Amino acid sequence: MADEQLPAGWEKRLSRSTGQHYYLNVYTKDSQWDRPDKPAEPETSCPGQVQCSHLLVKHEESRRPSSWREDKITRTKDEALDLIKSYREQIVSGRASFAELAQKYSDCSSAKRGGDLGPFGKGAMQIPFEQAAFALKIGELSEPVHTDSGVHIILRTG
Ligand SMILES: O=C(CCc1ccccc1)N[C@H](Cc1nc2ccccc2[nH]1)C(=O)O
Repeated sequence: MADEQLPAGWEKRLSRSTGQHYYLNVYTKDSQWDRPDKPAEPETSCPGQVQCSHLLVKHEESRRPSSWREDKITRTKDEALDLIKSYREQIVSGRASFAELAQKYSDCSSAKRGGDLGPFGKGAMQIPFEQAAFALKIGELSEPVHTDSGVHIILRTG
């Protein structure tokens, strides 16, 4: 396992205080001394399901251009895409956690749970979202995904 790649989102860091190596998940900000194991394909309690969190930025063409954040959403689709790319960069660089940005900026009611949607199977979500979610490995963060709701980034958590 020593030379194997770390699971998505995990980086090996050096602790300045102890000089020991530790592991940091740049998406969730979780840290641990032990090397994270590659999650075996989940023996899920719900086979055929995945669990994801998402951050949604709506725009003027969204099917419901309103959210808990803004009564009338008027940003353009391009402005929404620029925003979602800036959030993704902050998460991948480790400057912010996924849950922190989803809670602050997602235009979905799941924002109050850090973007968590819970487990879902095929047929539950809009096709582009489902295809992106089921293509992710656990811990992996999607590129921007467009649905009728707006522009999303999706983190697979289970
Ligand atoms: O449909 C919902 C609720 C989604 C949800 C599922 C499970 C737990 C919590 C929320 N909210 C929409 C925005 C929205 N569109 C989506 C499309 C795919 C996945 C999540 C989405 N969220 C809206 O508010 O317009």
